[in-house]
Amino acid sequence: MSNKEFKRYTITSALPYANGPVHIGHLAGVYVPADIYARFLRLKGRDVAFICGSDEHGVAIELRARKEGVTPQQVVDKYHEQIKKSFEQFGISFDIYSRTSSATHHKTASDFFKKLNDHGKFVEQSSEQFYDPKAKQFLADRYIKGTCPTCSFPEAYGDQCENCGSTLSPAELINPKSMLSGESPVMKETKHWYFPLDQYEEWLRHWIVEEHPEWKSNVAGQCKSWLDNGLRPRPMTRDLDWGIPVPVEGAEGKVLYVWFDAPIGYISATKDWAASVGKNWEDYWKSEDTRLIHFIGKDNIVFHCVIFPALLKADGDYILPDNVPANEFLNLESNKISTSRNWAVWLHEYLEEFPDKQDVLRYVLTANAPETKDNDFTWKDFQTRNNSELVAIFGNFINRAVVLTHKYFDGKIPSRNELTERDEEVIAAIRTYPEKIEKSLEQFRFREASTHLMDLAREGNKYLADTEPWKLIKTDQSRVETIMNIALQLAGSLAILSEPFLPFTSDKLRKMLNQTEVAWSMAGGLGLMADGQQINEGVLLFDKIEDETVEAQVQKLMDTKKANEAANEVPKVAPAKDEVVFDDFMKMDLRVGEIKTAEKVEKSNKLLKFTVDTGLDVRTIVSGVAKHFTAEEMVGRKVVVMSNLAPRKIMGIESQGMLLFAENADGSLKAVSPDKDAENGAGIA
Ligand SMILES: Nc1ncnc2c1ncn2[C@@H]1O[C@H](COP(=O)(O)OP(=O)(O)OP(=O)(O)O)[C@@H](O)[C@H]1O
Ligand SMILES: [Zn+2]
Repeated sequence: MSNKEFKRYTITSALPYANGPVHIGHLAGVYVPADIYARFLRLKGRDVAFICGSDEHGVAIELRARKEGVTPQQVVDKYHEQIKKSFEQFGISFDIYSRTSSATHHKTASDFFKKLNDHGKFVEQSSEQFYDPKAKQFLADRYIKGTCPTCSFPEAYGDQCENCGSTLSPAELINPKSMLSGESPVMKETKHWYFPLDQYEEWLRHWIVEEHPEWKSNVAGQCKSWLDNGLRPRPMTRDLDWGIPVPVEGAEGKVLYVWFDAPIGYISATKDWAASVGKNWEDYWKSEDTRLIHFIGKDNIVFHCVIFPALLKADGDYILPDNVPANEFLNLESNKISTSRNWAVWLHEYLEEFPDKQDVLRYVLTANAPETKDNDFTWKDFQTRNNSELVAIFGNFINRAVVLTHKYFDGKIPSRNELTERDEEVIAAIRTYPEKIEKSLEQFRFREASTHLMDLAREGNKYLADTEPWKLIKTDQSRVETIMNIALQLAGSLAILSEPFLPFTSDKLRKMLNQTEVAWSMAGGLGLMADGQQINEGVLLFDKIEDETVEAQVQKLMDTKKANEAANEVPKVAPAKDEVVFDDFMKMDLRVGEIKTAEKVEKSNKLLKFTVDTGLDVRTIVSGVAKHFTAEEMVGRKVVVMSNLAPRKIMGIESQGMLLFAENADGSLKAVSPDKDAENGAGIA
């Protein structure tokens, strides 16, 4: 950990991609831990800029717009509003939630690019890429579909096959098709601006490995593997319509690569925020005494630990991230969370279906955060953590402390009298918690921190259970005064220390306790609740979640699964043949025939020899169907005959035409049988 004392903090959390709503994976991976950290710093009295916004460029948004028949701007407007609102309702305390389609951002990203270009930090390079001649457009990977070379899935994308998971490049696809026009794309030369990451490799290695040994091991591990594989120049421009135009001559029709512009979005958002509160944005990005921290999920590590820092370094005026506490991934009921497959718990739905329960989800996602490895969210665990931790421990302790104070002392905080050993013990214990929690938070161990918080509530519960004030109230009022005073001091500490984790609960609790001033430094002591101070009536902080409630959520997921399975059933049929013209079809002489005799062809276990009445004549036809039909069952059947197929010899027998059969996906053959009434020789057309 950096031992340096920082003057201010710039905390960023990954910009959510504005082509879908926020789900619990995003929250657990990024936004809940980032919010806990930002709230904690504010309670410590630190100067914090907590920055986020919607990422609104890129191919996926353009594709979604095309699919829905709307403009990209309409797509991002819809999701930006939805995401912003649900974050607010969930208590994510961003100082600003901006967006990359803003004017400030366009200018900031554009200027950033221009400066690097002016200083010769890019390499211009031409290469051949797929181009749709009909749509007159170069095709990004996602704009090309074709057959997967690995598994033959006909709908593989230019960068990936979603059926077998192979990573692909467009050139590997069999029979590639443009998703814009359906045409086969052609190769065409195009020029792009490459950032020579290879030139930063040694610097990055030193910066990450030597200067930041404190980074989380999952983050350091991924960085090391990128570096060990060798860095290559990466194009920072794309041939697309939707995005920030590349601000240099000769780049008409090109936009900035979305991963070039998105992290710059943190800077643009800071500018807008600073302007709105009368601060100088540069303090938060260009001052060595500012600590920059990026909260992200694991798939964003390379962009935040390798590419963006190298770009900042190339610019030369910016500070670099001091830490990037990336999380691994959260899964849902043992399956990967997926926006396209609707396998998620959506934040906006949760907020509607579980009103006033933001803290329950915040707590569960923290207690079970995917900090060091992927983790699973289950509704069962959600219920258990609520019922046996939030309700039975935290809520129960607060409820007892508040209710008993009202019952015995009309809600006035009693004084502390002579202390017993048990009292001294609990007082000493309370004192240790702020530091314990702080230590965990400073190491980005949010799970551990939330365990400490719950342990503090446990201490309170245990203290009341051990001292049993309800048994003493008749005989030893003075002793009960002391016990309740200590219990309320503990409650006061909980109100402060829970704020980063459970902000709604902390707020209710502080109102109950009439706590006006809150600062991290006040927690843990005995001076929080003054003698004689009046507290308010208790309100329920948490309530039990019933089986029916979680069963309904599980059912909802099961319904999704069923719907997906139905939608994903790939029709098991032979691929379509090339188109033919009507005249080709008319050349075929298809007619009704009847099988007169049938026998196995000697020395062949595949062939049957038929004599067939075609209406024109009675002729011999040999078919490879012996594995599917017996000779006996074929005799007397009406069949479809291709009668003008050129004769050919099969095992020495001349076959004069062909019988038609239906072939199933598993290769089994079924008869194609004209109606009994169809006469031999009747033409089929
Ligand atoms: N299941 C998950 N667990 C943890 N973090 C996640 C998860 N899904 C996404 N994230 C993180 O959330 C942040 C925002 O995600 P982003 O909007 O880019 O969506 P995404 O990765 O495309 O997710 P999805 O495909 O589910 O929409 C990123 O930092 C990403 O790493
Ligand atoms: Zn495949």
